[in-house]
Amino acid sequence: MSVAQQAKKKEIVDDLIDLLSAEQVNTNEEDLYEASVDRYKKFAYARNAVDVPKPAAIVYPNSSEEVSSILEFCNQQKINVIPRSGDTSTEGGLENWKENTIIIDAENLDKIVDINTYNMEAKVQAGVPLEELENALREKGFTTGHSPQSKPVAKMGGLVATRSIGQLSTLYGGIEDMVIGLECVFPDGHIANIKNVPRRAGGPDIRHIAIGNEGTLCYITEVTVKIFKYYPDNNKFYGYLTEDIETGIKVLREVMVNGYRPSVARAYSEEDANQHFYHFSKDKCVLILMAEGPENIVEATGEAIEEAVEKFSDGIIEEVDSELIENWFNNLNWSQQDIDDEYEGMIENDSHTGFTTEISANWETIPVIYNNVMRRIKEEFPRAHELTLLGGHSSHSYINGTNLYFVYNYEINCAPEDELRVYHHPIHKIIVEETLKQGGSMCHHHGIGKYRSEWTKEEHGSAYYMLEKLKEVFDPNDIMNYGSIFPKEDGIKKYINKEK
Ligand SMILES: Cc1cc2nc3c(=O)[nH]c(=O)nc-3n(C[C@H](O)[C@H](O)[C@H](O)COP(=O)(O)OP(=O)(O)OC[C@H]3O[C@@H](n4cnc5c(N)ncnc54)[C@H](O)[C@@H]3O)c2cc1C
Repeated sequence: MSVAQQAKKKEIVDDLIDLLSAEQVNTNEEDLYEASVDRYKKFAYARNAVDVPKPAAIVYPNSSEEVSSILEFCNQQKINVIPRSGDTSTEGGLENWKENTIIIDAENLDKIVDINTYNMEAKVQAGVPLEELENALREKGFTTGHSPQSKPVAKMGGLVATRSIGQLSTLYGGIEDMVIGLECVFPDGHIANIKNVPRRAGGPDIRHIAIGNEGTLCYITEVTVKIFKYYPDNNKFYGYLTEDIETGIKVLREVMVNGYRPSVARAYSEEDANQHFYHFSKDKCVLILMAEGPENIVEATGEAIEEAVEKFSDGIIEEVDSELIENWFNNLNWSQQDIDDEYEGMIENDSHTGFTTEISANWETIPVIYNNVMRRIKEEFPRAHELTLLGGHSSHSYINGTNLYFVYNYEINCAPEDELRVYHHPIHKIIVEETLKQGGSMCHHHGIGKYRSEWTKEEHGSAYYMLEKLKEVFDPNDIMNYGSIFPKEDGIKKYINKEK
């Protein structure tokens, strides 16, 4: 950092302390290092080889009004801002590409404001961990229905900002189906409150300007979500070994198009199944379903699952004990300890890691994308021989299609700072390219972040016009999360392609 930049940094930090308080402005070097990247660069981070600038400070506003003052200040000074909630981001959404960036952390926006079990809604501030809300609801016999694997750590603001999805999505939907209303703050300091109503036809649905904005348009301070009755005693689990992943996907489609909504609906390739279900998968593919809700609905859903399995019985090898599926489901989530342990492993052990890329497409296209991606990675990725796992699963189904969650693990034989360029990004690129070529969406639920921004224009085609105009109107000084969603050539060249 140049002398001028250092002086600027000191000035910014002093101004922020004046605006908030000393306790609300964190300049601890270790925390700033941690805040400079997210899990896309987890290996370089673990090996102390991060190549992006550290932010100038992390600030912790206590109210929407304080968020408004910080944004107004940064907008006037043209300071880059990265909103942060649970810090579980995977696509570079929290990675910093600018000197003197400010991280606005939702830690102190931590109140469950209201749980209304008559109107079936819960209002929370952005920094409330989903698990905290879920536990409070379960005590009363209710649930959010939202269950991403990161539930113990991810927080409500980030979950909404990334359009997250949970493992029970086939029944409850993604976060966009749950958010009734919200409050968000724009770079000019304007606080916008979208009221909570069951439905509206008052023009375009402006909730969606905030939902999925990934901190590039506004800061989400508060959200109200639907809640549902919780019937854990009725849950029923179903598991099968299948000849191939296509059979599993055909069963998922059959159940969906017949009008049933299991909460969990997953079909795994044999490689991916081996990773999760090594104790029973016998090198075969695995199909998993769960029926939940009121007893008669569970009964009917269970029958529909069994009928669909029967219809494709040629590809079904055997049924799996439902207790094994239930046990797997109950131990699926990642706690902060699991995340920390993974980092420790990367610091101490030999160089091996794994990543994922998730996409979506219609029923006809999904098997084509799966097979083309598998073939292309094996044929085109120069380090294919260093892969220790390549496979995937479908885990979120809809009436007209499903997602694919590709998983790839590999041995790393290069400098830690080059891991992204040599291994992760080339594989990610093949998956994204192949999906876009086939007309699917390159991004099912992790957000675009910085590492899919190269393809944002291709993803949206002629509709990119609409996205670009939102950015121009709401963030004219381009202070919100530089490089996320909206492609920035300088950052792509410098931090992805490593051009000097
Ligand atoms: C182990 C693990 C499992 C995961 N499983 C799932 C899963 O099952 N389903 C799924 O969808 N995702 C999953 N993810 C990804 C991640 O948890 C989600 O993207 C989650 O929604 C991020 O929430 P967060 O609170 O951690 O946000 P953060 O990581 O803090 O931020 C994510 C993005 O949102 C922006 N942002 C954060 N807070 C705000 C705010 N208040 N206002 C505006 N913008 C904001 C940030 O700038 C960033 O771009 C997983 C991640 C991990 C590490």
